[in-house]
Amino acid sequence: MYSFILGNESIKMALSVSAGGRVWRKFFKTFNFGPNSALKRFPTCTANGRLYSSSSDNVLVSKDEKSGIATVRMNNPPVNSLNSAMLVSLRSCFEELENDKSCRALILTSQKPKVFCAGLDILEIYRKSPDYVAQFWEKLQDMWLSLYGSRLVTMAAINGHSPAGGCLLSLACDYRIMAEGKFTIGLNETQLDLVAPFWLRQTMVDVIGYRQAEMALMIGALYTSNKALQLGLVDKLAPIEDVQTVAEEEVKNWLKIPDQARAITKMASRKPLLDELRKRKQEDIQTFRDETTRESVQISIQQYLEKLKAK
Ligand SMILES: CCCCCCCCCC/C=C\CC(=O)SCCNC(=O)CCNC(=O)[C@H](O)C(C)(C)COP(=O)(O)OP(=O)(O)OC[C@H]1O[C@@H](n2cnc3c(N)ncnc32)[C@H](O)[C@@H]1OP(=O)(O)O
Repeated sequence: MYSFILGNESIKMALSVSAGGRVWRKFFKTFNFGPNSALKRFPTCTANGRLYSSSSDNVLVSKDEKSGIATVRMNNPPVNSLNSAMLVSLRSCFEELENDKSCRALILTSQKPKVFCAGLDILEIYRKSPDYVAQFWEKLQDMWLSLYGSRLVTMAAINGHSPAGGCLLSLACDYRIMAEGKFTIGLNETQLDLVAPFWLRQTMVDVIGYRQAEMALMIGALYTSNKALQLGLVDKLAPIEDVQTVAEEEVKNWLKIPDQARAITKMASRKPLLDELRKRKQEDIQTFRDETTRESVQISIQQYLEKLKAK
């Protein structure tokens, strides 16, 4: 019964041979997975199960064939900022792993220790045309939908700083292991005069609870690893050199749980937010485009960039 969840067809196959098929059929009918749902896509992987076609090297992927654990390393020096190319590569990598029937888990980490991800590339929203920022935002939405809605066990191995978009990536995963020490994580958008969108705010609420999330979001707090652990923003700490190993051990524990039951449970809890973003995608893009291109916001971004450069 517990075969891999690969797409609608294999689910149907699993259902038809299963004694408990009626229960699952009812479940899928009830939840009506949408067109972008990971659970609905049909796999397109090659015979050997590998299909990592990224044309650039900004995202490095390796997979252990025996365990089915893939490691995705962000490789966009100096700070893994999320520019358009990076967002496209991440999304295509997540989708390819999703459709690789031999893949069961992904660990997201940075190729360059000390910085997991510096968030959105601020230059992508500075003095750009409204159309450009709209397209940029859609790329972020699509990347997030593919990671947050993944059937895989997703683990963030946060081996360095993880502000803003770095925190967004971490929050989209199922579990977070962060490097001990002086590194920080959080949604500091308000410090840039930006407002985190509803879907990102909601993941913060879901992970650390309403009061703490409300406060953290309002003040744009960046927390040290210790404080993040205390708040539940990350689940475990490890010395920076051990973050990857600890993540692999943790994934192996998760993989003891049957894939189908785990993935369906995950999807049941994430579906409302996934659906909400799918429904409000255009509205969310328009808000982002209108807000970020406002002159007062552009001036704040400019000041923030100057502060960063002067550091
Ligand atoms: C409803 C209304 C909606 C309105 C709009 C909604 C918008 C919501 C957006 C929600 C999602 C995410 C938002 C973001 O992600 S914004 C980005 C925020 N990021 C940050 O604030 C992090 C800034 N960076 C740092 O703090 C540090 O760089 C670091 C990550 C701690 C690493 O420190 P370091 O000492 O190792 O490196 P540093 O010398 O600072 O940086 C090296 C060079 O890289 C440049 N740089 C750093 N971060 C960014 C970035 N995010 N974008 C572009 N460039 C960046 C930095 O300026 C240095 O450049 P240079 O070498 O001096 O030229």
